[in-house]
Amino acid sequence: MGIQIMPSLLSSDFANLQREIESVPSADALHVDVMDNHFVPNLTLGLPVVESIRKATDAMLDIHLMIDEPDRWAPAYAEAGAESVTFHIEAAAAPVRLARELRSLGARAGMALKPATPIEGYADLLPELDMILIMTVEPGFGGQKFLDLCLPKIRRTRELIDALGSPGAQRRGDIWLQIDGGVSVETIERCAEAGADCFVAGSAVFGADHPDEMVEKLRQLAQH
Ligand SMILES: O=C(CO)[C@@H](O)[C@H](O)COP(=O)(O)O
Ligand SMILES: [Fe+2]
Repeated sequence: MGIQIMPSLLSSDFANLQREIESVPSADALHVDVMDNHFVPNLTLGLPVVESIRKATDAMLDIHLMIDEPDRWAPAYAEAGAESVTFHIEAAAAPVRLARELRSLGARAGMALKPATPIEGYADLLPELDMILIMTVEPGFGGQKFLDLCLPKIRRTRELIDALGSPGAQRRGDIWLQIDGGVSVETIERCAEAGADCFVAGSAVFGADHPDEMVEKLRQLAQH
């Protein structure tokens, strides 16, 4: 899989989700931020809305769970038909068991890290996962400023993923490296240069005059 651009519906008009979804036909997936006002200080939407979004589109759904107790709640999003479900490692009690459960339900399993969470302690988990999400803002809100301090972690994670593909390694496979927070025409190139291949963009896309053109523009910048 090459470069992927995933608009975050958090910055869209929740009263017109169908229209907003249809405004970004070039998106590789729709990123849906689920927040519970415990793991992060904000409350967004949950399973019933995701079930409705599933009925409204055939696009890939990329669910970003910013919630406590993902072990308990995450599988239902896979059962609802989301192709990718990402939990935060800071909140997961048994991440390997959870990742295996998500995969057994047919979803890709993603693990997210807040800006202050290092990747090093979790390198052994990579073969169990389909995506690593490096947050480049503190999770909770759209429209925040990109944190450059996360770039070294993106580079280290790219090295760890690439090492899995080397001869004799545990796994050859397609583990996506996703960046979320403050992705824009100003920041996407340095994320791509650091090794990210999957980019969430909320305010940059839905704040643009022409959201789908912005998706294409971000993709072009990341491909260079
Ligand atoms: O998970 C989150 C925020 O916690 C994101 O997915 C935001 O929706 C990204 O918004 P922008 O930073 O791109 O405006
Ligand atoms: Fe997100």
